[in-house]
Amino acid sequence: MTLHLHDTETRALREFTPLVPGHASVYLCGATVQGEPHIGHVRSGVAFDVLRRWLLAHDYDVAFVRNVTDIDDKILNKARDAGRPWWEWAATYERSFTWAYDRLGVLPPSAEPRATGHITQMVQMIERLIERGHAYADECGDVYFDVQSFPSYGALSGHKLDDVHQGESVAEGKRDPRDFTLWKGAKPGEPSWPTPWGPGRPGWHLECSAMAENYLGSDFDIHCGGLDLVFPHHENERAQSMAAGDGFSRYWLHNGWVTMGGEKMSKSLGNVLSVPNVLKKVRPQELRFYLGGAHYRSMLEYSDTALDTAAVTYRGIEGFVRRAVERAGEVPLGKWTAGFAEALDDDLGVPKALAEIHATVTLGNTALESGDLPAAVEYAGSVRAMLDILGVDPLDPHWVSDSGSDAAALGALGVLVEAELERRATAKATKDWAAADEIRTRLAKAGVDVTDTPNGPEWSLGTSKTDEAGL
Ligand SMILES: Nc1ncnc2c1ncn2[C@@H]1O[C@H](COP(=O)(O)OP(=O)(O)OP(=O)(O)O)[C@@H](O)[C@H]1O
Ligand SMILES: [Zn+2]
Repeated sequence: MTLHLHDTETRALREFTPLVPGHASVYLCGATVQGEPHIGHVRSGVAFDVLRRWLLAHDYDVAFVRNVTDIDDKILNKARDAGRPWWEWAATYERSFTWAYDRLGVLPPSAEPRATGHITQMVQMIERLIERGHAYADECGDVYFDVQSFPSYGALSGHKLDDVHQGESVAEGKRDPRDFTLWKGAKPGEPSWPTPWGPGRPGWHLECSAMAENYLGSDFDIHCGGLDLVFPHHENERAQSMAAGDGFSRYWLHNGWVTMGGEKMSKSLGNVLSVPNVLKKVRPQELRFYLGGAHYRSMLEYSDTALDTAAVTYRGIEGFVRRAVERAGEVPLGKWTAGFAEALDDDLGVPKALAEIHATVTLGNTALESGDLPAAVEYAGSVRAMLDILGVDPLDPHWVSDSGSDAAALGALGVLVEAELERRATAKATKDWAAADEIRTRLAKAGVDVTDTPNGPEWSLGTSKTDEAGL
């Protein structure tokens, strides 16, 4: 089977054929950096990271763009309430998102453009839209998109024009209430940029159209985002870009939500679990395994029990890989099974792919028990390869500090410190006080504190600073 993806626009599974053979271009709507990321936000990052890894596995050269919305009403309001500059607010939470993506092993995007860095492209796109008769400015410097001028408006979301509600605050200058805002005329105290229609700031939808075109060109392969973005955000992105003359995205992919109490996990509803808080409970690879374990299009109702179960399941798989490494010395990255490839080619069917992983672990454990080490290594290598596509290969260096290797390093350090302490004991026994002191001083300089107790010397890693260590 070749790769097939479910396309929201045609509501069908379509074979993926890239615009340029060997290349795949992907745009993912990134975060509005207004606060700490919750696990719903990172589900979107994780789901489409699996898409990216699978495209790479198909040998595509992947251009993956995920934007940062760093200017928005929510950012301005929250910064104002906190008495902080809006740009500092945005930068702070952009770092929080970067930290969360990184902790979860989401590959860094090929480009991560900020909306505020692409005002020129946005202004140029509005100029094209006005020229072509799809947009108009009012007296206050607001610019709107004329939805009636674009016949296929609604094709992505299935909305009928009569039922369209943009969910925008009431705007005086709209010719039709169904029109949406491309550009907002400046308000006192708000940031603004100069344009031919007066100073102002961009509307959210326009940002993504301009950034996608700038990095991926007028036509690109896949546009991704959460289900909540289908309307109005993606419908409006599509309308703007196509009305401006672009082909825009050829496939539309949308991830289901993380829900809590049956509702989308959302800051405005308050039913959120922040990534840092959840990472106090489970390791990042376990959180990723949980978030990435459901099919990307299904809803994922959060429960502590489900998270714990996912973590225990992951530890079981990881345990098999580690046992194989202990017995064989090493387990090279192998090849996924045919069933795994078939599952992922079928619209990234992770649940079926997980069944393949579990079956392979069972075979591997049997091989280990029966002493068939070559077979066990082969199975473990295959499990590694499959987990790698899901971004959770336990032997990936990314997880090293979370996978017990810190403990391994500490163990190795212990052996060396004990050897030094034995040398010190011998020096003391022969009354070579200078040598004994020199050993203790050297350990202290390296951050190892030595305390003499009635049971002999004990050591711990560094509370003392070099100049406080009695040197
Ligand atoms: N609960 C969720 N489950 C899955 N994806 C989500 C969830 N919440 C947001 N996303 C996705 O995360 C990405 C970044 O979202 P964005 O910053 O626009 O968040 P948002 O929807 O405004 O969140 P909130 O409602 O909490 O403010 C988008 O692709 C969005 O669809
Ligand atoms: Zn977008």
